[in-house]
Amino acid sequence: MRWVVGSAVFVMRLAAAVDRVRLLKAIGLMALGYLATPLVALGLREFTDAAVSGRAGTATLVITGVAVLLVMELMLGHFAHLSYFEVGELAETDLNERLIRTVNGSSGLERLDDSTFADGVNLVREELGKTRTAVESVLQLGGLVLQMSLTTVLLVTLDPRLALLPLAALPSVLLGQRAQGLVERAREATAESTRRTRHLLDLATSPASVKEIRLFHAEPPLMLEQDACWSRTSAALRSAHLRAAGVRALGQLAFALAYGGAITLVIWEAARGRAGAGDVVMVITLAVQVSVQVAGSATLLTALQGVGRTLDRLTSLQDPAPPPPAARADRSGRAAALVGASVPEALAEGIRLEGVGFAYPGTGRMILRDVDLTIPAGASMALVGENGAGKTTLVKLLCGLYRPTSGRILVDGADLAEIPPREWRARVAPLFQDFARFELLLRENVGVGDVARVEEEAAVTRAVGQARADGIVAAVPGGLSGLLGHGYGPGVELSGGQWQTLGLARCMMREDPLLLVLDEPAAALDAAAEHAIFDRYATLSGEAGHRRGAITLFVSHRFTTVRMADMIVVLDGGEVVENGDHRALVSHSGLYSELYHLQERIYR
Ligand SMILES: Nc1ncnc2c1ncn2[C@@H]1O[C@H](COP(=O)(O)OP(=O)(O)OP(=O)(O)O)[C@@H](O)[C@H]1O
Repeated sequence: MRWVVGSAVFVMRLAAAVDRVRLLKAIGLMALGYLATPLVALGLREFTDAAVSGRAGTATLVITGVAVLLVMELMLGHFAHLSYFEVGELAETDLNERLIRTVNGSSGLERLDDSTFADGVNLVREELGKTRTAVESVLQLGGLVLQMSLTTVLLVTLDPRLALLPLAALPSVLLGQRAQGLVERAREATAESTRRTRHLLDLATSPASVKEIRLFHAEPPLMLEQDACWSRTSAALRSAHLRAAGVRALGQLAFALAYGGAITLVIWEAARGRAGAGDVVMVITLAVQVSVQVAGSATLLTALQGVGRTLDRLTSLQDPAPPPPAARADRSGRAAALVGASVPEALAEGIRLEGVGFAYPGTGRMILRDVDLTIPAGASMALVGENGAGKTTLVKLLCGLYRPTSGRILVDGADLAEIPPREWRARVAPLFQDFARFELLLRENVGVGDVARVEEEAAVTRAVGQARADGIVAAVPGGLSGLLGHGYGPGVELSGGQWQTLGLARCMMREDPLLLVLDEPAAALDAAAEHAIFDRYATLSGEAGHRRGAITLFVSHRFTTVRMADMIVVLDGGEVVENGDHRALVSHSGLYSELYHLQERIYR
């Protein structure tokens, strides 16, 4: 019941906030429409009595009134629908926005790595569409309560014992809720395998993976695994639905017995002359209405219960409030009252990493260990290491996407953990190896690099020019207003390198970055294109470094690129094993020199 009351209150508040006038109109129309139904039963009693006693005029008048009531019931419900449907759509849009904020609103990426969070998001995303009808369900439930109250009053006027009839509906309602609980629990228990089933389906059907699946003939095992996964999920859900149906049937049986009892009672009273033919007709009509009302209420309660759970899940997914500064601990573990820091306009000292260690949430495996580094303001730093050494992880920490598990990162002496993440990230210009392909208008794809200026054509054109993406704009029909990708329309598909160039243009939207990141952006590029990208980035970073002491960080496996950096940091198994410039590292016979000579031999 907690879900139902909670969700009804929540939904009504939300509906009032999105469109109060339409909601009030819908409530008024629904109330009138719903009250008309029991009055039909009353009218039928009067009509029967008038007809039986030969009062033709009265009978005609009453049956005309009944017809008017029936028309009212239908028409008012229809007009109410027009009002609440729109309110429901607005409420759903509001909830979708909340989900988007929940997924993107946490300070770091930690929660996105958590499979429980991912399962929760999945369930909410699936269920959120149903909340569109939540406003309708609450109003209908209110209408049914009103209707049942009037029905009960009419039944009591005949025989007080008949007041028990609506009460007999309670077991059916309560057992209906229990049944829904069974289904919900099964859905939660199978959330992970449902997610896996969807993932396998996405893999088998998305253009990104379908090429390799075909070439490797991977469809049969994928389909087998998807089938097995789906069978496990559906077996658990089927069993839950069966048990739920049994529980619901028990409740309906209880009501059917009461229904039969009520009609028998009135017929019995009529046989003994204590009730008229009209009373029998009225009770039969009202009892039918009660059964419809009860079935309707049970369905609506079930729907609202589901909505309540979805809303509860959505709330529980929201980022818990960060601990108050006084409760945080410094690197030695001592509680310290840390005050918030702000991002400097320009870097004077640079960035320092002190004993930084990191494990991805929920894994317990240290990916970085005791990283101590000083990156002077205005410097460029290359990260080198074998696959899985922890380079991207270190980049993500420096971008403020994760917080170190131990140690700290200082930006001009201020702890990065104390700097509001949004402020720091606004000063980071990143181009990742898995850059995003925003299938939007070309202008939006680039402008998203500085959302506040996404509509500023001059800013976007300047960024496009700096990234030397003018050729792409010229080739896309509609230029900056052209649609990219096939995600939701007939857009233009770009090559990997072209998408990447637009990613670079996005970076160029940031006019005053303090940290420029190029994480293996060259993976999809030929050597000339890689050189061009680094060249363009070097111009930007050179300017930013000169003006604001900005630091450029790049990750690459190509030593022709790496050697351009002022300092090169070699990571091995999450630890810094070497640090220096190219000349120093080559002359020192360590891992860098080994990897460098190996690559030199291969490309000679
Ligand atoms: N989101 C994540 N959750 C858990 N573990 C992760 C996550 N991302 C990366 N890892 C693990 O962290 C380790 C280091 O990964 P990282 O991407 O930092 O390496 P890298 O040096 O950049 O490798 P590459 O050169 O292949 O890009 C890997 O063992 C990887 O499995």
